[in-house]
Amino acid sequence: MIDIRDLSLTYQGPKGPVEALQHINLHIEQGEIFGIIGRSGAGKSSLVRCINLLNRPTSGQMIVGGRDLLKLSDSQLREARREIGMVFQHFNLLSSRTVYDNAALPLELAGMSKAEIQKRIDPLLKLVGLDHLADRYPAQISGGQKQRVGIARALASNPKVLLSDEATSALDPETTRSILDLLRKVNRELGVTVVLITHQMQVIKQIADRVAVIDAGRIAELGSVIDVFTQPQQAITKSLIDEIVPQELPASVMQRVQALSARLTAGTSGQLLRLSYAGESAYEPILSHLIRTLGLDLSILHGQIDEIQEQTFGSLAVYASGEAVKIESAISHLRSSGVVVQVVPVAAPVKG
Ligand SMILES: Nc1ncnc2c1ncn2[C@@H]1O[C@H](COP(=O)(O)OP(=O)(O)OP(=O)(O)O)[C@@H](O)[C@H]1O
Repeated sequence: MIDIRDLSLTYQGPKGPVEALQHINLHIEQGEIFGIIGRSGAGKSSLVRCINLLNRPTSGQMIVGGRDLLKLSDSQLREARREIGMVFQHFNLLSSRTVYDNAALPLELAGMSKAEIQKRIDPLLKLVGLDHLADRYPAQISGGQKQRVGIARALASNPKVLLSDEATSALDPETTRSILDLLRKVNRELGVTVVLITHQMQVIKQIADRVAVIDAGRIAELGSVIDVFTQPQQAITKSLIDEIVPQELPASVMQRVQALSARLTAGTSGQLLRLSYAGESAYEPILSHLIRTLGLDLSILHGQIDEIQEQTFGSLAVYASGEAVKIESAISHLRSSGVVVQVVPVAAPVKG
């Protein structure tokens, strides 16, 4: 659906050129919800605004629905943009127009008749849950409702792609959830490809199928949301998911590990393991199998079980003690069962 090829964007800033995007390559499939995450200034807005050429890349290609947007004439580009809706962080509604008239604006501008507009907007307001507020003005509705108007307006011209530029950043967590649920409904019921940018992993976790992490104008990491959560590769990704899956274990856990390793008897060793898994495999039978068959002691020290898009996702810190060779077998068994295992180095206990 969207092919971004070797795309770069340099702004001419007051203090000289700013290389906001450098050699971006991304392929976004039709019908997926694709998240782009990064810290402030990473280049998220610059990138998403290249997808409808609100920003014109300095070099590279932006292919949407098979057409290279940079090669289109002005009138062809206007037509192509009708297939790409956009929602904004601050909604961008016209205060002098009602909910209905705001949603209808793109169709009015396209010269559609009133009857045709109504045929399109009535069901759209229903879809976004605002049919009962059609005559209200923006000042008379909540932030979440304003964003619903923004979504209805973005969908008015029946686009194939919906771009969301921090659509939930100005909203509280509860409203954020309901707007993200609405975006998912739009994706599933209308088959619209959604590209969303955000600085919050929570947003990615709730609705994205795949995610690209952008850092200093480059794609730092790319993968399915489950893979990125269970096996983050880059420091920037680890720091972004830290709020959901703490990357460092708390000091109290490390103290317990010290205490457990001080109690090891001769001929046994101990390893601190961080385990993460997603999907079908569940820890309980795997861990009890290890205890039974290998005779290991496993102490669960820290952990959480959560859900990413209806898939179970868990993260555990476990201290395994027993014969070194058996611990190695346990690690192999866990890995072959689909569990991601990270061996955490532990400082030797201070003898005293
Ligand atoms: N019009 C502009 N002129 C010059 N530099 C710009 C312009 N717009 C953005 N930049 C710079 O380009 C870089 C990327 O900015 P961009 O707005 O894309 O980042 P972002 O990830 O969306 O950040 P935020 O989350 O804070 O909006 C930043 O260094 C920014 O200062």
